[in-house]
Amino acid sequence: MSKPRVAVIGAGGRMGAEAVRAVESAEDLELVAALGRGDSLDALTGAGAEIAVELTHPDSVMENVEFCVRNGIHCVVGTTGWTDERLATLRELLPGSPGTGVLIAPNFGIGAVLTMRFAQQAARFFESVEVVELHHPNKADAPSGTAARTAQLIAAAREEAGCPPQPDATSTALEGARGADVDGVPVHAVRLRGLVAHQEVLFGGEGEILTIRHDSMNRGSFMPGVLLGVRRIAQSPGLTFGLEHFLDLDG
Ligand SMILES: NC(=O)C1=CN([C@@H]2O[C@H](COP(=O)(O)OP(=O)(O)OC[C@H]3O[C@@H](n4cnc5c(N)ncnc54)[C@H](OP(=O)(O)O)[C@@H]3O)[C@@H](O)[C@H]2O)C=CC1
Ligand SMILES: O=C(O)C1=N[C@H](C(=O)O)C[C@H](O)C1
Repeated sequence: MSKPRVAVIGAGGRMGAEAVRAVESAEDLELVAALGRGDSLDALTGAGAEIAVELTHPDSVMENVEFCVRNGIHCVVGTTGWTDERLATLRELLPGSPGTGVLIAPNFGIGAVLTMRFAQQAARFFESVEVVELHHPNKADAPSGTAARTAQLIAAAREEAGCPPQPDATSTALEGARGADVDGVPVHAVRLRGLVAHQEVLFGGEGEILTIRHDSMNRGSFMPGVLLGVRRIAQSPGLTFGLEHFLDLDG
């Protein structure tokens, strides 16, 4: 049986280079193209790619994913920058290419996916919650896609449970001191040499604190998730947002 033909877009980057190695090492997959900055997307169709792994930059991702969808190439996307408007554009595009699947994974790390799930579960039990994400200083965006998604999931869980807004009596502050407001959840971004990708979710109640922390120590930590996405995407037409949909978290 022929192996799925996989391409990596952003192959010259930190994640892209790791993904190239991971796909090359996977016996059940074939790497047919590795595109860097300046390479034409036509190389994907030229190489007969069936699945593209997209790991570039928030400014590039939309064009790349649109090209793939229009050409019936399944997409496994790790790049951040997915606003509601961009997701709406993609949702409009996908029916024109029935059978094509797009996975957008804010984080491919299994532990990071579990962090989001545990934070969702804890959200309604605590009065206060803040998210702190910590990354290497070469990261293009802030807050991280993972932190934004975590905060959105927490906020939705709190709203569903009827939780009131969390207490915060701050009446004066330097701009930025209370972080970014994501659906009512403060999100703080640290950029520090030596870090890779880390996140803490802090929950506070009367007399107790619950901290959920995840650390990606290297980019290899994301590769089992990338390969899972690659292996599953052809059987998942349409848009899948979050790797949790390919994991049996309730099993
Ligand atoms: N979902 C997840 O689990 C993870 C997601 N990420 C996300 O993945 C993205 C990439 O991260 P990272 O690898 O650290 O970033 P890097 O800057 O190391 O790599 C991005 C690469 O993409 C290249 N690039 C940019 N635009 C294009 C394009 N149109 N075509 C081909 N190549 C292009 C860049 O080239 P140049 O250098 O010339 O700009 C660079 O080589 C980020 O959005 C990051 O947040 C990162 C880690 C995990
Ligand atoms: O840029 C990174 O490094 C990472 N980006 C993703 C994000 O923004 O959430 C995933 C992970 O945090 C690493």
